[in-house]
Amino acid sequence: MEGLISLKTTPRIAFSALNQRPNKSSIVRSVPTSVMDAHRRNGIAFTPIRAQQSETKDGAATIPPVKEDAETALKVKEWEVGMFHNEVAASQGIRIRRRPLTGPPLHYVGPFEFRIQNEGNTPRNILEEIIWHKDVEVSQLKERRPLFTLKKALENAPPTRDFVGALRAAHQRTGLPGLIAEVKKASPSRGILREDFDPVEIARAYEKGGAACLSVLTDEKYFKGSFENLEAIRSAGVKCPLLCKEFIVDAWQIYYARTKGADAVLLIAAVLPDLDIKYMTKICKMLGLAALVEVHDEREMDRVLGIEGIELIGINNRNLETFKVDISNTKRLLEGERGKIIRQKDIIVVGESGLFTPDDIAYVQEAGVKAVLVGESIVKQSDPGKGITGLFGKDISV
Ligand SMILES: O=P(O)(O)OC[C@@H](O)[C@@H](O)c1c[nH]c2ccccc12
Repeated sequence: MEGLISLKTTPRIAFSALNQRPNKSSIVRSVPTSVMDAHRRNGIAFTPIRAQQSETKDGAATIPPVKEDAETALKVKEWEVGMFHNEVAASQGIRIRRRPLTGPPLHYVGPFEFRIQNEGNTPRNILEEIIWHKDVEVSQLKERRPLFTLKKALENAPPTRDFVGALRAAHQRTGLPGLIAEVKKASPSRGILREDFDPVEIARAYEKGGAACLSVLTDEKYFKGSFENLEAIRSAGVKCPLLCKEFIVDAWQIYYARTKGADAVLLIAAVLPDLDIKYMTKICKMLGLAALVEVHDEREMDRVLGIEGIELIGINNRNLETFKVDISNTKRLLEGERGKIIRQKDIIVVGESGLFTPDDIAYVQEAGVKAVLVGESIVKQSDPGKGITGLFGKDISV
């Protein structure tokens, strides 16, 4: 795994902007030291290996000509912003990096080369791999559907449905956690869950079986979901509010989800720094969407409890970095002071993943959840509606 990867630092932007050649000291100063510090903290070694300078006859160093190219400058800038993002995220305990570390492509090399000793362009775990893939996917999609076209489409969009209200009502009606039933064909940890997968049929069966809300996976590569599924369910007359189950890394995706019929979106605290969560929950409010903010450990829970205006927190019992499932995670995160704050703020907590039996439901309810998010155990049943009855140990549709 360990490999030597060249990190190309590119001090040229600043110089070309000033239209002047760098001298040696300015080159050194312009290397993004904050980025290097962040990597050092992460145990990544930087070693300057070769100055790409040539010597003139009298021994003075010359710098190769700088190619002034706006596109190059933009790419490099984007990369620098990505590095800055990783640094902020790391300071909040977020281990998922938004982009690979390898930097701009080879021909953007500036006068210095740096070498980092780690697997900088290899994702450390599946969540990181998904996020890197999503980052590229979103930047391509954005080019085809720029934000202003989405905003235009939303001018005539039908109103959203009340996702949080539906969960509260279901909880009051049944005395059990409100169910968010997930339309899920596959996952990286479990493979294909259901071969004969008709999303609309499954959604209808869930609604009939008493689900309060539905969750529809839209990631294609890793979960075999799609935005077409979300749209199809929405236009088939299903009344349950719909959660767009997507890996959101860019606010553009929230607008996109809304144009495809979502009533709620997922924001993953293991991926998004506090500022992103704040900004994105504001956008959700503006668009009439609920935000389900997902946490999976104490640190993420504490970060999210520190953010104003959060109504819905999901505790994922599956660690998205290791796939390990442990439903006692829900209990642990709701104990003591944290549970107290949640009750004071009247936040609805959703127990997510790994719930299969009435005992599992009773266990997370006892821990303090008012809602659950369930996929595998019900989507696998030949009649997913009856699967709900099996999960709760009783018919919750009446
Ligand atoms: O199929 P399960 O174990 O019942 O889990 C459902 C849901 O919690 C899970 O799909 C999930 C929770 N958080 C996520 C984030 C992304 C993708 C998927 C998920």
